[in-house]
Amino acid sequence: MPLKVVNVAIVGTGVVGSSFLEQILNVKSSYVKFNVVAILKNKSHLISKDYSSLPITAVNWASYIASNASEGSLTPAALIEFLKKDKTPAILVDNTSNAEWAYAYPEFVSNGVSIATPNKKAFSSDLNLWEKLFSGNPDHGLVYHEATVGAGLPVVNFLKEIIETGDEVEKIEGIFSGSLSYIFNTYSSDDIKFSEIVAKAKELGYTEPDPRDDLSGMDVARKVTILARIAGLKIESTSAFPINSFVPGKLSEIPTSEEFMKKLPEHDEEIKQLKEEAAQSGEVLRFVGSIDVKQNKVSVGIQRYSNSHPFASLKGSDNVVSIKTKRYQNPVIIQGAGAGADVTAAGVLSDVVKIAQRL
Ligand SMILES: NC(=O)C1=CN([C@@H]2O[C@H](COP(=O)(O)OP(=O)(O)OC[C@H]3O[C@@H](n4cnc5c(N)ncnc54)[C@H](OP(=O)(O)O)[C@@H]3O)[C@@H](O)[C@H]2O)C=CC1
Ligand SMILES: N[C@@H](CC=O)C(=O)O
Ligand code: NA
Repeated sequence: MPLKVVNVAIVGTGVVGSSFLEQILNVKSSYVKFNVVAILKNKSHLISKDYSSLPITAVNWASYIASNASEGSLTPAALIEFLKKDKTPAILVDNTSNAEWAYAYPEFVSNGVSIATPNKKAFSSDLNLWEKLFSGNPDHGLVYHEATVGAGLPVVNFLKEIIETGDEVEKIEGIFSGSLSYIFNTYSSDDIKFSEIVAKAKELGYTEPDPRDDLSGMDVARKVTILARIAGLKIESTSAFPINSFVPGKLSEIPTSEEFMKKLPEHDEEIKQLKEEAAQSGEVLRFVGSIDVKQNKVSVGIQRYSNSHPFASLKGSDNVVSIKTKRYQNPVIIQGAGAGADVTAAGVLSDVVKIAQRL
């Protein structure tokens, strides 16, 4: 049987994008050949004029881009035009956290381009956008976003599959932030300053490009919105429910994430107090999200758990997700690394493979 050929356009070569490139360039499949035909960064891009795969390997791609990329990025519309000119089916892999790309997904999809992405913005903003992306139009491209919740852990596709087979979600709760998990796990057990752990989480690639997206609870709110929508709740946006922020008041207005990181040490003492108050009662701090489908209730925030609670004993950047459904009255528990380059990129690549199987 001849190999199926699929064109892949990749936007973003940061923490997740770099690992994704290494992984896709190492795929050796007996039924599909991925042609990486475009790589876009913020201020530069590289495209294959004849739609053959760019001459890059898992080892040399970064230096090849540095020496051969053209200045300026492409707009979403220009990328759609480029992909449409070839009759080979195409997948957009958006490895950014950019809203402009996220809002352009309906254009890609209606032009037959499929999407695999860890970017949560399209799935957690306007409900209209969500409905457009999952309209079920057979002429549209497919949309997969496993890595938007729990990084590579099988949460999103698992939920969609059990619902498709007739199950009904009753309750989902858990720890959905890899960076906050890492920060609070380390903070509870080690004698280290809060600002130092946040810097370490950023260095390890666990945080969002601006760590305030994590500390403010917004990243968890986005994930909870996505899960609630999959479970059938019509959540209009992340402003539909209260979010308990962990960003010290004054620091939320600071324009850049670099300045925020410089100022954070000034607040180490006030955060230490919270930790000590919890420790005096034999408890630890954890940032949790919860969706009660029957009660139509969603919440996100810091809670205190006793040292014996399963949420208290998580390690590293682990997420834990508990899913109670009509069929699984004893909840399904999914646990493991919920952030980091390799696990997230693997989640995106597994979506690319799933799309290729269906094209
Ligand atoms: N890190 C993790 O553990 C996880 C991340 N995610 C999601 O993955 C996505 C990427 O995160 P991460 O890799 O950490 O982010 P980074 O900031 O490391 O990388 C972002 C990349 O996107 C590029 N980029 C940004 N804006 C544009 C634009 N307008 N046009 C073209 N390229 C652009 C940047 O280009 P340039 O290099 O030129 O600056 C950079 O290469 C985010 O949506 C995040 O929420 C999801 C799960 C886990
Ligand atoms: N910043 C996020 C990365 C994955 O979505 C997190 O901390 O979980
Ligand atoms: Na996932």
